[in-house]
Amino acid sequence: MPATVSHPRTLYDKIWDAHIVDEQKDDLALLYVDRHLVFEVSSPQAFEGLGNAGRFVRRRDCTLATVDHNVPTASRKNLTDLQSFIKEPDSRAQCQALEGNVKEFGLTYFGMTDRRQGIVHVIGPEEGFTLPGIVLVCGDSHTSTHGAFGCLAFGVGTTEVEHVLATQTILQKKSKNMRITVDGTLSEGVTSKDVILYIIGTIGTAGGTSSVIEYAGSVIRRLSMEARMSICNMSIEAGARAGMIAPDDTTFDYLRSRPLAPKGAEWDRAEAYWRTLQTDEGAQFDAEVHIAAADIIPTATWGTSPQDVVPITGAVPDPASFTDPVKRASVERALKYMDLTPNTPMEEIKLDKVFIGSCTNSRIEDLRSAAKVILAAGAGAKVADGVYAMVVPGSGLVKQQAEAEGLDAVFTRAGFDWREAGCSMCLGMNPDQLAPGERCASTTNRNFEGRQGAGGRTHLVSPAMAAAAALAGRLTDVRRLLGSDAPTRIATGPKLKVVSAFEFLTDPVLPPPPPEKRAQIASPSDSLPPAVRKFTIVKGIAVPLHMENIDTDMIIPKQYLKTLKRTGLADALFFALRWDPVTGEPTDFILNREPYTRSKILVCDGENFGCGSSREHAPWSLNDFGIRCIIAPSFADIFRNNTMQNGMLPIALPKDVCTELTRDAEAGLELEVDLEAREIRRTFGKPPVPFAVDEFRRHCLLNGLDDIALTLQKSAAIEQYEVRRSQVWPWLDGLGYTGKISERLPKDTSTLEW
Ligand SMILES: CC(C)[C@H](C(=O)O)[C@@H](O)C(=O)O
Ligand code: SF4
Repeated sequence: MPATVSHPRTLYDKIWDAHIVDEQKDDLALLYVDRHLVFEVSSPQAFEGLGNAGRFVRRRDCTLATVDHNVPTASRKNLTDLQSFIKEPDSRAQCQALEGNVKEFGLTYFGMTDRRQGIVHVIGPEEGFTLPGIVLVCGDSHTSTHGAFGCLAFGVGTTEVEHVLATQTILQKKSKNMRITVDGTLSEGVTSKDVILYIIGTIGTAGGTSSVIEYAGSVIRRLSMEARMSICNMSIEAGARAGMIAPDDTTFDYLRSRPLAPKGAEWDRAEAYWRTLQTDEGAQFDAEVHIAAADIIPTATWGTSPQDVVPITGAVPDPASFTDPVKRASVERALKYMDLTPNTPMEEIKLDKVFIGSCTNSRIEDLRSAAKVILAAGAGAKVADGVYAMVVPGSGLVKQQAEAEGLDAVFTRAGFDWREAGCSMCLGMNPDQLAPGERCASTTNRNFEGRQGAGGRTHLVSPAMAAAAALAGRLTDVRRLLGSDAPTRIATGPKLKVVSAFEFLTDPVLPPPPPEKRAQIASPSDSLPPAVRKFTIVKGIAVPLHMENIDTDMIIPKQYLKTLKRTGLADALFFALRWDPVTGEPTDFILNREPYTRSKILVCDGENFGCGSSREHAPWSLNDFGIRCIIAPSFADIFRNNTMQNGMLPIALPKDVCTELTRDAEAGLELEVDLEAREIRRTFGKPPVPFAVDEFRRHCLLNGLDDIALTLQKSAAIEQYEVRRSQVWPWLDGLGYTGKISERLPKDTSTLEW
C-alpha cells in the first residue's frame, strides 16, 4: 500500500499498488493474494509440497476448491461417491486427491455432490468470491475471466499454487498497460464472443504478451457481467497476463447479495471503494487499440490457433497469400490438420459435433442465447442428422436456473444432449472427447491440435453460432435465423420464464472446516536449503524447432495432466508429434533423432513459445527429457514463470538471432549457455550472443533458490500487510463465510430480451 499517489493511474496500476507487500528490483513485487481458487488438476503436487515441508494453508478463509476438469458430465442421479462414479482411474485419483487435501488442510470445497460444483471460473463469480479490486489467482490460465469484475486475476503454475497456499502472496513482475476500446453498437447476432475473437484476430495471440489489457468503450459498458467474463476469459488467448473491466453498476447489481459478497454496512463501504477503481483521466497506456463495433460480424476460426479467425461470410485462407515463410508454413500445417482446402467458404464446412459449454460460454446468458436461436429456427427445429450436439452448463446452479427457465426442454426437444456441469469437451480430460478426424463447432477458447481429442478439429464460435451450426449440420451465419420475423417464430414456441439466479443461491457457505491434520507452523527460516536445481552453464547441441505459437497442449497433451507427480513425463513431451497414433512407434520428429535425443537446449524461431494453458506439466516434461534452456523470440508469460520455478532458463532473443541459432543446431554445432556471464557462446568461432535476464531470477537460478523459502523470510511484512488489509478492506477477510444465507433476494433484472 503506497503513500498517496498523485499521478494519474490505470485501473491495473491502482490494484497493483494496493497489493504490494514488498518491492524488489527489476519491477518485481510480492503481491498479496485476496482470493485463491483451487481445483484437482494443478493442485496435487502443490499440496504434497506443502505437506512435505510441514506448511499449512495461510488463509483458509480466502481459498475455495472444486472439481471440474475430470468430472463426468453424465447424469448424477446415481452418484453416491467418486469411487463408483468416476470410472477412469487417473481422473478418479485426481479428484480423490483433492478431496483428501481439502480435508487435511481444512478448505471450503464444492464437491460433486454439492449443487454449487462447477467450472472454477463460473463458481467464483457466482458465489461472490470474486470481487472488484482484489488480486485473485488460480492454477489455471483462464483465471483472467474474473478480471471482468475490475480485479487483477491471473493464472499461475502448480509451484506458484503452493507458494500462494503457503504465503498468500505471489511474486510478480509488473506488466505493461494496454487498453482495447470497443465503441459503437453491435449488430444483431454479434455477441461478446465474436468481439473477443475479432480482437484476437486483430492483435494476434502474442498481441497482449507481457501486458494487462483493460477493455473499455461504449460496447463494453453495455455488456452484461456474463458477456464481460467471456471477453476477459479469452485475454489469455490474446497473450495477455490478465484482462480487466472497470467495475460499475452492472458489476454491483450482479454481486449484491451473492453469498460471499459483503453485506449491509460493509457492502456500502466496499461499494464506495470499488467506485474509485477507474482509470484516471490522463493515465498512460503502453499500447492502445481501437475497435469499431460495426466491423464485427459473427466469427469462426478456421485453423489451430485462436487468431485464425474469419467472418462467417468469408472463406478458408490460401497459404499462397502469406509472404512470411514461417507464417505460410504454419497456415499449411493448420489446413492439413484441419483437413480444409484453401478458399472453401466457411459456411460449407460440415460438422460432426457441437459443444456448448466451457468457462468462456456456459453461463445462463450463453444458454439463453443458444436456446433463442433454436426457437427462432421455428417449431420442429432439430439437430441435423449425423451431428451430436451437447450442452454443458458451467455449474450446478446454472443448470438448475436453466431448467427452471425451461431452457433444457428447448435443447432436448431439438435433440441436444443436456449434461451435468464441468469442463467437459473443452479439453476432454473426462470422457467427453472428439474422435480422431471429427469436426466440432465449439463455444470454447482453444482450437489447438488435439485439444478436444486426439486428431479432433475445432472451430471456435459463439453459443448462438454453435446452436445454428448444430441445426444446419455445418458452420452457418446465425443471422440467417434471426431478423425481423424471428420474434414471431420465437413467440409461437414454448413460453420461457426468466428466473433469478438468486433463487438458487440459497446454500450458506460455511466457514472452512478445521484441518484434519494440523501441519506444523513452519518457521521463516526452516527450509532455506536450495530446493531447485541450480543453473550455471549448460552446453550441447540444441534441438531446433521452426514453429510459431507452440502451445502447452502441444508440449504435453491433456491425458498426462492426470498425474499426481511432477516426474515421469519425458515420453509425454510433444507426444502427438513424437509417436505414431496407430503403431505407437517413434516418428521422425526432431526430438526422436540423434543427436537431439540428448539435447539440453531447445531453440525455436517462432514467436509465443508456451502459449495457452498454465499446465506446469509442460516444463516438467521438458525437464524430464533433459531440456534446461529454451531460446525463442518470445514466451507466454505463465510458461516463462513456470520454467524458472523448475530451475530452467528461458531466453528471449530477436527472431533473426533465433533463426541463426537454429541453423547452428541443424549443422550439429554446440552452444554453451552461461547464465553468470549472460551469454551464449558458440564453440565454433562465432561471436557470443548476449542475453538479458531479470537480476532476481538470475540470482535464484544460479543459487537454486526456492521462492517459497525466500518469501517465508518476509513473514513480518505479510503480517503487517494483513493487519492493514483488515482495517482498510475488512470485507476481504473471508467474512462472507458466515453460514448465513443472503438476507434479501433481489430480482434478476435481466430479461429474455433477445
Ligand atoms: C488444466 C489447466 C492447467 C489448463 C489451463 O491452465 O488452462 C486447462 O484448464 C486448459 O484449459 O487447458
Ligand atoms: S478452458 Fe476449458 S478446461 Fe480450461 S478451465 Fe476453462 S472450461 Fe476448463
